[in-house]
Amino acid sequence: MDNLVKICGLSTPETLDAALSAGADMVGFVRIPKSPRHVSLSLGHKLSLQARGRTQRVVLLLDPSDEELAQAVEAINPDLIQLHGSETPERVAEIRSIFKRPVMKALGIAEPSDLQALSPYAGADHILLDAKPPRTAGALPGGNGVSFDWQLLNGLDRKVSFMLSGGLNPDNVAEAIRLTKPQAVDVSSGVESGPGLKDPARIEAFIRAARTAFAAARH
Ligand SMILES: O=C(O)c1ccccc1NCC(=O)[C@H](O)[C@H](O)COP(=O)(O)O
Repeated sequence: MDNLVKICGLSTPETLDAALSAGADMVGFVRIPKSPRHVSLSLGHKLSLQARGRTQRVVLLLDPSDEELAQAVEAINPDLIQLHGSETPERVAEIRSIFKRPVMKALGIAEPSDLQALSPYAGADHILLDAKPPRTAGALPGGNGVSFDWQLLNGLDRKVSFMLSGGLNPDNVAEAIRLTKPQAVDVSSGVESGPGLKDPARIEAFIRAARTAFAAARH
């Protein structure tokens, strides 16, 4: 995973097309019924076919059962499974072994001690560092458009590869990349005009800004 850009929570053919045309390396399909970005199995199937061969398709679930995973994997045929709940390292290993797909585990970061959660998940294929959700009733564990303090990552072993997420947008992604030097970045609400409504112009601007910043970080 190097210098990758993931656009998460795509749920229409038009906005998926915008992400593909702008060169997204990964696209995320959310299978969380409470999310404004949730896709049904049939819509997920259709979007996955549209993206096949053009990008990596990620399916995102929250503490899924084997049955939920089996349905999602059959319909969407993802290149990667993203787990955004409180899945244990053992459960991550089990899901990798049953479904034979790489797994990305999301971890919420709010304080220095949260970084200690990384090493138990060394068996995951990728780690996504996201902000913890706001403490408001009904807040979902992701897609909230809130950032964590990027300076917290100063304490991270630089050999650790991670995808940075949480509150990124076209205006701040360059600074985020400069400060945290992630291997990849992920965005959802920062490229929306309203909850779940992806904005093609913002998708394009985000990818352009991230690419420029990754190129600058290599020098
Ligand atoms: O996107 C959602 O609706 C969502 C709901 C529940 C759990 C996770 C969810 N999204 C996970 C992602 O990978 C988001 O891209 C990530 O949390 C960043 O979101 P944002 O801060 O809105 O860019």
